[in-house]
Amino acid sequence: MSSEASKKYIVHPGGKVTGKVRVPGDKSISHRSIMLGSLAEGTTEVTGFLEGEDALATLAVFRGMGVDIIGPDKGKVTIHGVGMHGLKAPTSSLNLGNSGTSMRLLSGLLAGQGFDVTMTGDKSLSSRPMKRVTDPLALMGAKIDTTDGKPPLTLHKTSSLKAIHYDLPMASAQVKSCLLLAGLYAEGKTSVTEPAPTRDHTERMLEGMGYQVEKEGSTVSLVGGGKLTATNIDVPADISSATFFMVAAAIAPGSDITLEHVGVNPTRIGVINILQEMGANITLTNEKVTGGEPVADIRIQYAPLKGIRIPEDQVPLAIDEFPALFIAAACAEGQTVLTGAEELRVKESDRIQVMADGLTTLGIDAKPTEDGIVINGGVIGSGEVDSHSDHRIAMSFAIAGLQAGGSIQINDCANVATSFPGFVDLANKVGLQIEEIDG
Ligand SMILES: O=C(O)C1=C[C@@H](OP(=O)(O)O)[C@@H](O)[C@H](O)C1
Ligand SMILES: C=C(OP(=O)(O)O)C(=O)O
Repeated sequence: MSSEASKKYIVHPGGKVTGKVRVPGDKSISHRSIMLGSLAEGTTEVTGFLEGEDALATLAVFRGMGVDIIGPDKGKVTIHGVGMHGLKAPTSSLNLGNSGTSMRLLSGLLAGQGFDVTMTGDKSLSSRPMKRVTDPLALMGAKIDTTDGKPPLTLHKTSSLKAIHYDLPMASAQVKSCLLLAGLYAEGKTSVTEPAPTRDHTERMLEGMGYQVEKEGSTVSLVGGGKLTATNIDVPADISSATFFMVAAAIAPGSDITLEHVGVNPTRIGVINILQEMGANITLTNEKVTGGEPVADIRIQYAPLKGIRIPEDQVPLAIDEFPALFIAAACAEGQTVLTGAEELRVKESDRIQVMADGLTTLGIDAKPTEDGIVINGGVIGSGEVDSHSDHRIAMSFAIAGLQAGGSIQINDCANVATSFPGFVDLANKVGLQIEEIDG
């Protein structure tokens, strides 16, 4: 599913960002809307769905398991739920492209189905760790084959799953969600304790569909055997995509941009907290709750940034935003230190190493550490960097162009379409100067 065609960006230096825009829908919530909408009884209408390759991969596999899904059409998707036990065995393996969220959440959701299924992914996904889900699922009685804990994963039909309590070894919403989804099919109460809060969209959506989810301190639990009732889901704009324009405005003098209807769930707003601590001028207006998720318009006006030591409690709350935050750090006065972020090494690329390499190429003093990075603010130069097929790296270096001394060429950008279709057009509309080249 992931883009095989190669693309390059040439980013021309200078400019500022202004205007009012809505970025595409939240990726995490879009995935979950298809998964839970498919298992619900009744029809779920989704609006604001992300028409990016990752969420479309999830949609395609549920279609392949017999769910009647109409759309997407301008963000509208209609899912005719088949109920908890209505999925059909797919006729071929499920290709999840570049999407870690799809593979990890589906491992749990599919572990309790009455059929065998194989899940595959692209080169990047095929190198990502899956033992973090297969180990606890095995404790629940699932039978899963992997090669050295990496995809492809083959799930074998099991007669039943048993509920467990699991202490998550790492702060991961994907592993937490995987176990809760398996727990829907387990006998008894499945509970998960997390070392630090992570995004809670699964819990919120389950509750929105009438499933009882208990939360006590850092433990979340549910009892298997219940049912989900279809509901309408308004997917907010993705704060992870909004981040590129927030950082753009934070580094480019004269900028003033408003990002509309962005999800500001407290488990996702690390980027706002970190940028504010660096001195960014951010205001939230039109705050409301829609479909159980808080949303707001985020306005960001340029103000000079200073380097900070990033509080470790913000790391899981901003986990996908670090490549862009490293650009903010490169443009800030003084030193920024990130620790406790070793999870960044197992995303679509090793985001610590790849960002450090690119920043160094552009003349910034950036030193990777085992669990983070130390960046000294400086002057961004021109040069050629590689995104290693990682959408967030490609978009981060694109916004760096605003403060660069010359053009930046970014290689291997096709995967931007996994999370942010239309990025280049939207970026150019608000003031960036990005040329997209095939090949
Ligand atoms: O649950 C989710 O939707 C996600 C959880 C995070 O992954 P981890 O759980 O691996 O931290 C995040 O990086 C990913 O983009 C989406
Ligand atoms: C890590 C990400 O996604 P996934 O794990 O779903 O591939 C991301 O979008 O930054």
